[in-house]
Amino acid sequence: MEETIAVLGGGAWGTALAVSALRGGHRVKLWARDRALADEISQHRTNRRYLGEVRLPEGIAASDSLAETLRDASIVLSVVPAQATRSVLAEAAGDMPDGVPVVLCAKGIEQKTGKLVSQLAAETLPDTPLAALSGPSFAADVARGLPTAVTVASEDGDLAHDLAERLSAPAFRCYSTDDLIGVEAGGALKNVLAIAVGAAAGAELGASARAALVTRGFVELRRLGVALGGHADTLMGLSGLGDLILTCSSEKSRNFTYGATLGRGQSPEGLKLAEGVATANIAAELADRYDIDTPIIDATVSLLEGEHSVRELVASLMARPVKPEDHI
Ligand SMILES: NC(=O)C1=CN([C@@H]2O[C@H](COP(=O)(O)OP(=O)(O)OC[C@H]3O[C@@H](n4cnc5c(N)ncnc54)[C@H](OP(=O)(O)O)[C@@H]3O)[C@@H](O)[C@H]2O)C=CC1
Ligand SMILES: O=C(CO)COP(=O)(O)O
Repeated sequence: MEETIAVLGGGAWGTALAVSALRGGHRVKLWARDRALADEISQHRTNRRYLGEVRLPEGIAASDSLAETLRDASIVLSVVPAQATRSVLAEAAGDMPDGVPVVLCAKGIEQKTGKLVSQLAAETLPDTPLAALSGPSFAADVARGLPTAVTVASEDGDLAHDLAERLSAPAFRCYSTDDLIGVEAGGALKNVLAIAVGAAAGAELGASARAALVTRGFVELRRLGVALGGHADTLMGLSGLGDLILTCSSEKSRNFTYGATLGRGQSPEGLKLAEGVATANIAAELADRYDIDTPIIDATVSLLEGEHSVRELVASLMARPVKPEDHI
């Protein structure tokens, strides 16, 4: 059934999701705060700043007006960075159509509150049905129509399933779950670990070290994800293990690239958005609050704060007391 999907955010992921929704047979409107970018997407069918030379299909109605974008929408996708989501949803609240679900697509934890994106959205839009979309999915792959699978989560499992059906497209397969927290925790925490693994790659510590960091990092992701209220099984899925594998193994990941840059001893200035940078510190704080051991996340914070080099941090991880191999 054709419907109108409103995408808030004209970056790489917002544009890619808009393209996927078009391919799914829907009308698509997109909001970008920068009018020049909205015009480029609508009129020139490119988004050079965020998606390079990818040619966009005809039909994305982009605008810098939230009211215009939200009018007649039957699904809203929120696709601005996690730290900007509260202010964008607050600005959009007055124009949000009644009862229309908002699908949160950012991967992060709000720095100043420690809230997952759905938790801050529930404060801003208390009467709106909320869901999250997450999983291993590079915007450039989705925009090019390469096959991708993600998970749509909502505490209302029927809504999650319904949205998964409506957002699926020929090359974009959506699964569904009612474990909203698990899906969001997986998406947010894998970014921090991708920085750690990228740093090891940049410092040329070898493939064995990378595999160890991914595996032991995944234990931390599951520990913290469960403490936040997610299910351990969810974190074995697309928005957990799946996304960790993707972002820890590819230079296409901005978080991996950010870590690799630090690992080479270079300045990250001017790099693209890496959500793990904003999430690392608050993730470590939450682990502390729940009394959870997260040495790799803590080391990533220390690296980001410039306290120690990758080699020093890895040496101190290696020097920890020998213990049984726990899996969560
Ligand atoms: N790129 C990817 O492959 C994927 C990204 N994601 C997640 O999606 C989210 C968005 O990422 P992505 O689109 O890639 O990021 P980009 O950096 O490509 O784009 C961010 C977009 O958000 C806008 N924006 C930033 N801050 C604000 C603000 N305060 N108010 C309004 N608009 C703002 C930017 O506008 P402006 O240009 O005006 O600054 C830009 O349009 C992130 O949480 C990311 O982790 C999830 C899956 C895949
Ligand atoms: O979330 C992503 C892939 O699933 C995108 O990863 P980066 O933000 O690290 O590029």
